[in-house]
Amino acid sequence: MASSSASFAKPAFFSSTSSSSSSQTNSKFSALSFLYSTTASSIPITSIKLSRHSRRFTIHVNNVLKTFDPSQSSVLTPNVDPESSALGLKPTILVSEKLGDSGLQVLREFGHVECAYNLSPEELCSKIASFDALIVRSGTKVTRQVFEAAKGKLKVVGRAGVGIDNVDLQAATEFGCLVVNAPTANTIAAAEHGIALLTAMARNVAQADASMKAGKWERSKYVGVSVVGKTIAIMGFGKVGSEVARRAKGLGMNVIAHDPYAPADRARAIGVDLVSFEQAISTADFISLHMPLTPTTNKIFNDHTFSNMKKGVRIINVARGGVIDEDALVRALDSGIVAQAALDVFTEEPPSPDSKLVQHANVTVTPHLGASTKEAQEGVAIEIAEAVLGALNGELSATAVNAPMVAPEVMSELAPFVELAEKLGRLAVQLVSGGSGIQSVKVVYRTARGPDDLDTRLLRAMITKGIIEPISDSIINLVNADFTAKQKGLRISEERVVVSSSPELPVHSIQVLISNVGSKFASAVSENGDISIEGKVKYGVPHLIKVGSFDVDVSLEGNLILCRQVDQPGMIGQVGHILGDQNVNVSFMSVGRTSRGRKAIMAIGVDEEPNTETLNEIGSVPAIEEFVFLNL
Ligand SMILES: NC(=O)c1ccc[n+]([C@@H]2O[C@H](COP(=O)([O-])OP(=O)(O)OC[C@H]3O[C@@H](n4cnc5c(N)ncnc54)[C@H](O)[C@@H]3O)[C@@H](O)[C@H]2O)c1
Ligand SMILES: O=C(O)[C@H](O)COP(=O)(O)O
Repeated sequence: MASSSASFAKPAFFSSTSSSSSSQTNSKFSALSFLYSTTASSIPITSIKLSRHSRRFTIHVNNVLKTFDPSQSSVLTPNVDPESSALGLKPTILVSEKLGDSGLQVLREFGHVECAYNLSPEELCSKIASFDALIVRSGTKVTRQVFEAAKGKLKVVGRAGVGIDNVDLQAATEFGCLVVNAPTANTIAAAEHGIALLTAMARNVAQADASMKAGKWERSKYVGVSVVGKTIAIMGFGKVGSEVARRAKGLGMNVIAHDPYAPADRARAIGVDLVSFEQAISTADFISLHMPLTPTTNKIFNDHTFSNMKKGVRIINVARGGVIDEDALVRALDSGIVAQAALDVFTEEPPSPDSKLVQHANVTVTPHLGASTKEAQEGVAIEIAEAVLGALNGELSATAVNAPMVAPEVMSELAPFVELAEKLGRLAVQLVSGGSGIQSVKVVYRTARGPDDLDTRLLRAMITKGIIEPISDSIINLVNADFTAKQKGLRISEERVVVSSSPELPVHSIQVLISNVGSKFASAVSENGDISIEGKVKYGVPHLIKVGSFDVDVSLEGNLILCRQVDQPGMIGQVGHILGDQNVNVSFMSVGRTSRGRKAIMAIGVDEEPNTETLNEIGSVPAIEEFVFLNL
């Protein structure tokens, strides 16, 4: 039950949390038991409405809203006593964009809420120092200036939605402000909007509507295309993509998907084939985009990729505008490669009113409405209200997106190992070949310390961060690493192997193994079929010490080229020469081999990223059998 304490001090990021293992049915049962135990004694119940939002339930009893979290086995209320409001001890919450009523109701029960929409940046800065929490959607820019103006008062920023690109996370972290989001409640709305755009585009609904309203009756002009039996490629098979896939199946479409990191079994379960990027774009009649905007996906749809598409393809984008080169899309529409496009998102929002893309006759547009259904906005509002109140009350938040504060003494000891862990994760994921889907990762810590003397949560979180961040727009930290890994179907198991080394060091070495995947670099695969790399900290710097079965010794800085070659003299010189010719500075080199004259691995650290021609030149050295370029 609700505690009577009035404190809502700085979030205690390291407080323990219980995990939700109950099934949905058990949770509903618990929710009802909770309801019974808290209300049956005195209040006659005239109406009950139970609904599930993510892992929590909301229960309207006699039209009064209560929330219940099965993992907490108690009512989800922050540590705020309503009576203390008279003393001004309730948290103050600023809501700067329209939020669903249910969420506002939850917030108002436990805090002083002020809704102030359409604030200018200056107005937001002048108000913010009076608030413990700020809740925004995508329209409010929460900049460094906002955190500075908050003068340490602001404890939590809640993003009522998925994307947190409008919040300066670095500044939030520096100012000790937690940022939480609501990643699940608008998934269905976005998927439904994708399907709405697909069918509206195929049947020219928007164009025909505009024509009729202009007094015309143009039946032959707006003959559409049917979707049944057509192939749709889902690019990004995550939460939204998989829901679009399900719905497209229901429309009788043949569904294929491309997602280098999605588990194949999740796709198979709904009858979807995971295919390569090239296969997806070259065979589809419709292409629906659901990948995050990352450095890899930025403008991934460009002149080159459009030229490889089937002529007359139709494109839907409810993800992020930046994944498309918009000028290239206009060219592809003009040339007829792309017959039509339906877009909810744009590189710049709002786009300029005279944008050629927006004005194009074959383009259907909506103003970023993917999440805008009443249901999604209510769900998002409750999800964010709970997350913000929980954070104000010091709960460990499952949807936190920025780094928590780490105790300085823990951090100073673990710092080099934290960097090693992230780099090993980052390196391991780059060795996976596309299309395989990572499901199972094992981390082996070799240490002289006893099991109670090493907390691996931070290291595990950093390995998870290294694996997931390059392939998604998720921001991973100690708080959300396990949650995000689980959500992405990634199992991370850990093993400690006690070795005789200095107990002064928390860890002797860390090995990362990825099972059941193909590798871009076959030599990274160990005898038992796993991609395997191992690293240690030497002189305070993370080093790679093993790749597959080959010993190497290179510091993990800058970029790395791994080559497998026939062990013979002159190899270092040849490759060094090619790089030198292109002004690429080699920072280190190391060769590891199985036995003399047989196979060897050469690891080359380079400060600059070599261009494709240089890499191809390295690849064409006759003794080099395979090579891979890795960003650390
Ligand atoms: N229009 C809207 O209002 C609206 C609403 C919700 C979400 N979104 C956007 O939709 C996108 C998807 O959201 P989600 O909740 O499904 O996220 P998600 O993280 O669940 O799914 C994203 C998927 O993309 C995959 N991916 C990463 N890199 C890829 C690549 N290079 N090629 C193909 N796939 C790749 C990831 O493996 C992941 O499975 C995000 O960009 C999100 O911001 C928009
Ligand atoms: O990131 C999101 O959740 C969507 O793009 C929706 O954003 P919105 O809150 O501005 O509707």
